[in-house]
Amino acid sequence: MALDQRLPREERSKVVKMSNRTIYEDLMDLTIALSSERRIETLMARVVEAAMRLSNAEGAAIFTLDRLARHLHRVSFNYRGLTEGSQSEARIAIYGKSLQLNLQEPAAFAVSTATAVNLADINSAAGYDFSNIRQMDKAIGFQTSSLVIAPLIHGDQTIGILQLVNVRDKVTGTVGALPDFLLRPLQSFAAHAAVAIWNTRLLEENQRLIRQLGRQNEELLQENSRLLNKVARKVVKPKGIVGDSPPIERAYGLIARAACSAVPILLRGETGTGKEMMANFIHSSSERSGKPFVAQNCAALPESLLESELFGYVKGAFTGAVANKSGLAHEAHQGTLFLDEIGDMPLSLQAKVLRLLQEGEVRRVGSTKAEYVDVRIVAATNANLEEKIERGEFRKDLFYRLNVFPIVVPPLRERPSDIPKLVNHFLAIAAGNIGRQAPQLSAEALDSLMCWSYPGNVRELRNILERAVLLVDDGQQIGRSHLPAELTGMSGKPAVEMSSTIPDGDLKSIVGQYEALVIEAKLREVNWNQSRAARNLNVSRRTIVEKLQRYDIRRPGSVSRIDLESIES
Ligand SMILES: Nc1ncnc2c1ncn2[C@@H]1O[C@H](COP(=O)(O)OP(=O)(O)OP(=O)(O)O)[C@@H](O)[C@H]1O
Repeated sequence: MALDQRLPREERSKVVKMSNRTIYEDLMDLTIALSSERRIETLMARVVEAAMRLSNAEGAAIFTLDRLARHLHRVSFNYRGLTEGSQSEARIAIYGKSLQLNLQEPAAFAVSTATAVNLADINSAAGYDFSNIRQMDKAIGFQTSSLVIAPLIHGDQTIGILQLVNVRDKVTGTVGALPDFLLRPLQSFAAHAAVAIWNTRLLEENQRLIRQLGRQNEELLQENSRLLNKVARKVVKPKGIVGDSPPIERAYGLIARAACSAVPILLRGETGTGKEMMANFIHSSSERSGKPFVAQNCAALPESLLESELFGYVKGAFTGAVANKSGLAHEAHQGTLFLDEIGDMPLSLQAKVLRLLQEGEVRRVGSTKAEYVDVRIVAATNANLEEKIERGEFRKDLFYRLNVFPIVVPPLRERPSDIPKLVNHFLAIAAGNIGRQAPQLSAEALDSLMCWSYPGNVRELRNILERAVLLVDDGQQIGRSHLPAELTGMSGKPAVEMSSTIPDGDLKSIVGQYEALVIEAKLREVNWNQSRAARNLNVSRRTIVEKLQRYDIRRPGSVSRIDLESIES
């Protein structure tokens, strides 16, 4: 670091009697003090104060370079005890308009050249542009005459400047340049201050990053546990829902996906498949689980009653409306409104349901005022809505709005592997209701139950078992005789039937009968999709096709190979 050679050194008439030993001792004390300072603002204020003491200046300031090294920003200053002032002009551009280094600006010069500037009087110094200094002076009512700038250098990098103004001779009191014997100590002090500023900045940045990381970590942990809760909530099947066959697991999977959003859900499936149970499952898996789940069967009430039940009414709307009454849509606010048998909703009401779906709007019967609720709609139907649209019985717009996320609840005949579990479940409930132990089921009875096509699905199975529990004596096994006749004198039964006694014949034919039974059961489970059945049984599709032909296994309702042969001949 060298003195600005463009300027003549001022010869001092009187040698200041100042002991170098004392200056260095002061510097050492200061350096130790700086190394223990942890807050950047306090550290800089101490540097400014110490620099003023060392040089007997009227003011001192620190400017640091921004990250792009395009500007110096005043970060600390003390001008005759004034430590706050207008910050608007406290910025110095390092580059001029043509993007050339602004070497006329003394601070920019000191930074760009890593050279100290020591001017006895800026009013008579040539080659510099002092407009920044004058502007800053104006903002705080000061007048700079002498100016000393020491660059703050850390390693090979200039990080800012230490600026001193109006350095006064300690003896004469005159303002002038900094005497030579003080310049080196000041530069040494600036170097220590630069290291301290650099380290403290790093420390602060470090601590800020640690705090930021801590906060982000905390947020992530919270988000993680929220998601885990959500997932945990989603995958837990509510008690009472039985079944883990692939088709029903697929439906659970869709429910898990849809539950966390507020999209309307349309549950489709035959009667008795468990659509209402699934609607409950959706609600309890969603974020609305703490709020009401309100269900209404749209086929159960005549049009006018259904309207007032769903949307409420105002006093005097009809005979008997003696007071205002809110509807189920109001009751379900923030929760779920389950509209069962939506296909039977009268056309005139469908428009109101559409408005509820689209805008959350509810209009009570007899009122022109719109109210707004926040409900999630889950609808269910076993009707063919597409056909109803064709016949003009169901609004297309309502269908599209409802059908955003359709979930098909599979019929029981497509998931026979759920039957034994459902049987145990319903036997336990039915026997429990009459204070008995659940009865055992004979192999033939289970066989019959496994082979039935269940047009009434799970509800039908439940009814069959409730009846059987009433028919069987306490301690007796449920046999075929306790089941409805149509089950035991089955039509549409499989090619072979599992029996408790091993059928007659050689080993090959007996194994063949069992093989046919297994293949048929697996095909029913995957809705007669041969590729899927092959995958599940870990055999090729060719093998399945070949065995279907060999055992004459056919999908109910389709024409058998033998039938085809007889037609052809
Ligand atoms: N997976 C299941 N586990 C246990 N019970 C079930 C299951 N699925 C259905 N049920 C029972 O079967 C009966 C019919 O179910 P639910 O009323 O939910 O069917 P649904 O499809 O809504 O019928 P509908 O179309 O006639 O309204 C109920 O008693 C229900 O508890």
